[in-house]
Amino acid sequence: MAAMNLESYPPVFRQQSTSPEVQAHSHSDDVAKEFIQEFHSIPVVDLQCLNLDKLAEACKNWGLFRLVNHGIPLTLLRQLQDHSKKIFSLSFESKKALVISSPMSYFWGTPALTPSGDSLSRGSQNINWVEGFNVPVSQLSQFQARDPTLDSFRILLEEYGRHLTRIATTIFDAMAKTLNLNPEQSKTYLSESTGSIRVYRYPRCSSANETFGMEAHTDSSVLSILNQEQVGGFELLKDDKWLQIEPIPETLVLNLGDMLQAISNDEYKSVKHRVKPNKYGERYSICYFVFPSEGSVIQSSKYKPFTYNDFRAQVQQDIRTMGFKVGLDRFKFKQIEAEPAAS
Ligand SMILES: O=C(O)CCC(=O)C(=O)O
Ligand SMILES: [Fe+2]
Repeated sequence: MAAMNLESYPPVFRQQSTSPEVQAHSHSDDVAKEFIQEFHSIPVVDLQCLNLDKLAEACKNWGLFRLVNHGIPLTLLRQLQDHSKKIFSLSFESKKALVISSPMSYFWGTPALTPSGDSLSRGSQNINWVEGFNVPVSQLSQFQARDPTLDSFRILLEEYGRHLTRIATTIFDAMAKTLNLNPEQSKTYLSESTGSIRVYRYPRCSSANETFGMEAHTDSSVLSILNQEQVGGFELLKDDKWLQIEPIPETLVLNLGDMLQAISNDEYKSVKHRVKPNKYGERYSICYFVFPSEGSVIQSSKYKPFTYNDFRAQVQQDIRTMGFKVGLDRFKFKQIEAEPAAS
């Protein structure tokens, strides 16, 4: 396993990443064993021959599926992964400096960000064992990075963003059919210009069993598309059990977010998931999120009409004041208790 570059870790992660116990056991085979033991098969959706029944079933029962034949060139996937490793291996200070005057932001310790991409402070909550770059896709073409490494990363992300936009639109259109959504209305439910990419590194962690790379949550998006590198750690809550989702090279994992659950009137599920850090090695992943267009009002009989901006503002307020996201329950019509029958 490659020597660790502690300078590259945000200071909060430095001690737990180098305990002697971890160093003594470092072996890449151990990384692989951890997820193979608990491998579970999840639904597979083929983008080249989309089967609507299969798609609907995966959305209802799982809220997540593996996507194959997605049409993203393998060279692009590999280059992106190599590049993100290169960028994360820069010193902590250089990473902070790198994104100044760019639309990207660099964050660590929490995935909760303000609309401008800064970490949202959440009082004394546990830190999440993750660092990342947040990248608003539509702004990539308007800026040119002075740093050549960042600029080639920008070009790769722009190309990747185009593929993800295509994939998200194709899948969402198919989902809209399975839900019989009004075509005019559903056009506003997924807006290409809202797409953002997050590139993550989960530092190695000696107390991986007691720490989260990312705590259990649902995504606020319509759809999220995950590209995980070979170290596993992504887990999904299914029937009250946490299942590990094995990273399979060249495939993507798509999960549904809160907006889609509301749009579908709870027919489709925004699935709860989390990330475990690894004791033996760093984990890398790249996630894409897409949202409804600004001002699009989500109409559904189970929820009060709301926009994504209303939702985001409420989530941010809850995280600031209570330390966690309440999510869709904030917008649900309350069940009216039946009056006891008069005797
Ligand atoms: O990195 C991952 O595997 C998942 C990240 C995630 O769940 C998120 O960013 O919402
Ligand atoms: Fe997530």
